Amino acid sequence: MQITMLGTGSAFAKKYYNNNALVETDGCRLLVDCGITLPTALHKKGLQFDALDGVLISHMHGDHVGGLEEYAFQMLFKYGRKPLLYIADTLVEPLWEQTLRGGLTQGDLTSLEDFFVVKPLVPGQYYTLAPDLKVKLIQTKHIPNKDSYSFLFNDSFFYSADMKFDGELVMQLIENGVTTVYHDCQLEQPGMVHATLDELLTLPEDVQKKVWLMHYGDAMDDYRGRTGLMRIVEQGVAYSV
Ligand SMILES: Nc1ccn([C@@H]2O[C@@H]3COP(=O)(O)O[C@H]3[C@H]2O)c(=O)n1
Ligand SMILES: [Zn+2]
Ligand SMILES: [Zn+2]
Repeated sequence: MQITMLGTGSAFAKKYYNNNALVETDGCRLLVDCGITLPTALHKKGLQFDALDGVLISHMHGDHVGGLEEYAFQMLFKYGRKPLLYIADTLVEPLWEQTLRGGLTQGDLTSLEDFFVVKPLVPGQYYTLAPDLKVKLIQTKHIPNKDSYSFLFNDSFFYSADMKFDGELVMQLIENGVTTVYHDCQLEQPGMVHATLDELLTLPEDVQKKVWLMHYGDAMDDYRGRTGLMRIVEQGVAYSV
């Protein structure tokens, strides 16, 4: 599979778009998260919303779901169809009731299902989204009392949601055959709700070789050469994983 980050920035970054990705396999183009800046980032990439097969959501923060209203409206009113929405079963109701309902409700359109073909995913179970694309949701810690889910694709590629550092999980994933880890990375301490660069630098070198950093702040250029053996995911570049 191929992955292109449409944005690699933190929630408050201004040099980079929100940390949202395009995952592509033969016959499937999946958006991973759809933040506030996604409509612009997609446009700059030369793509329109109807080029996407669907979207997979990690958690309810603006830099991950803030572009869904425009996605839904464009698909309905411009392209006349509902996109696939893959989301943890626990997040279906909160996404509508706490995030989208206010903007999307109109006339007979009163539910999430009026805009999306909703595919609730049970965390821990594998789902085949396309012939070459399997995904499992793994709940990871981010904000107290707010569910957040990272993604394991094809048993080999781990894509972190926003998450606190969990070295044990990363080590366990690598032991179980994961070859590439894309991890959110907060450059400065204290981390609070994200893994910090200093925490990620405590991973053993053989693990660091498999880790790529994303969801970073505008100061990333100052940190080049200071990320150990971990590499930086560049916005807009397609990588094979
Ligand atoms: N307890 C919290 C909660 C939120 N935040 C900041 O708000 C941002 C929301 O998007 P994010 O990408 O999860 O990053 C969060 C923190 O920067 C934070 O710093 N501390
Ligand atoms: Zn975020
Ligand atoms: Zn978040």
